[in-house]
Amino acid sequence: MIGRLNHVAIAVPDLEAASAQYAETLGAKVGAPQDEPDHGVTVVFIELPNTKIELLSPLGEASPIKGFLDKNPSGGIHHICYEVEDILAARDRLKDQGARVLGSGEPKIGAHGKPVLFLHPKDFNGTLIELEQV
Ligand SMILES: CC[C@@H](C(=O)O)C(=O)SCCNC(=O)CCNC(=O)[C@H](O)C(C)(C)COP(=O)(O)OP(=O)(O)OC[C@H]1O[C@@H](n2cnc3c(N)ncnc32)[C@H](O)[C@@H]1OP(=O)(O)O
Ligand SMILES: [Co+2]
Repeated sequence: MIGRLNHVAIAVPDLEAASAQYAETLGAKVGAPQDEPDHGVTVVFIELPNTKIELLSPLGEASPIKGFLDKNPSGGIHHICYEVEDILAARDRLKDQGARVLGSGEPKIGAHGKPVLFLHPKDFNGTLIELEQV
């Protein structure tokens, strides 16, 4: 059911510093910051030849990454995003198998303008999973 790895997200305490490090120290192609108010984050995408890195910084008081950064003040890998062809079919299959779909359970539009859903990290070996319909 899952397809390609779309991105690996890293929560960072200082988005500007992390972006500069990827651009200057690691020599990567780094995009501009994008505010995503519906998701409570500001994101910067880094294009790699085979996937993307998504740097995440909290936006607003109710940001879903606030607790993670409180526990990991230097930042850390926050989630991985797999592509699926049919997000509603994927959601229903996962729910039937007992996985917890986060939030309302309905897909939201993600940073690439495509529907996304999140699965509880405790159901997937301590890894928060994002599904993106492509
Ligand atoms: C820009 C849009 C989009 C895109 O298109 O790419 C994005 O990527 S948006 C990214 C941000 N959005 C989300 O993360 C939405 C889904 N997340 C959530 O609903 C919550 O963050 C959460 C996963 C339910 C965690 O909520 P929180 O309140 O921070 O923590 P809890 O106390 O409920 O956590 C329970 C348990 O899980 C552990 N945990 C929390 N976050 C992670 C994580 N990222 N990876 C692994 N484990 C995680 C947490 O430590 C708790 O464990 P215990 O301490 O053992 O109980
Ligand atoms: Co993401």
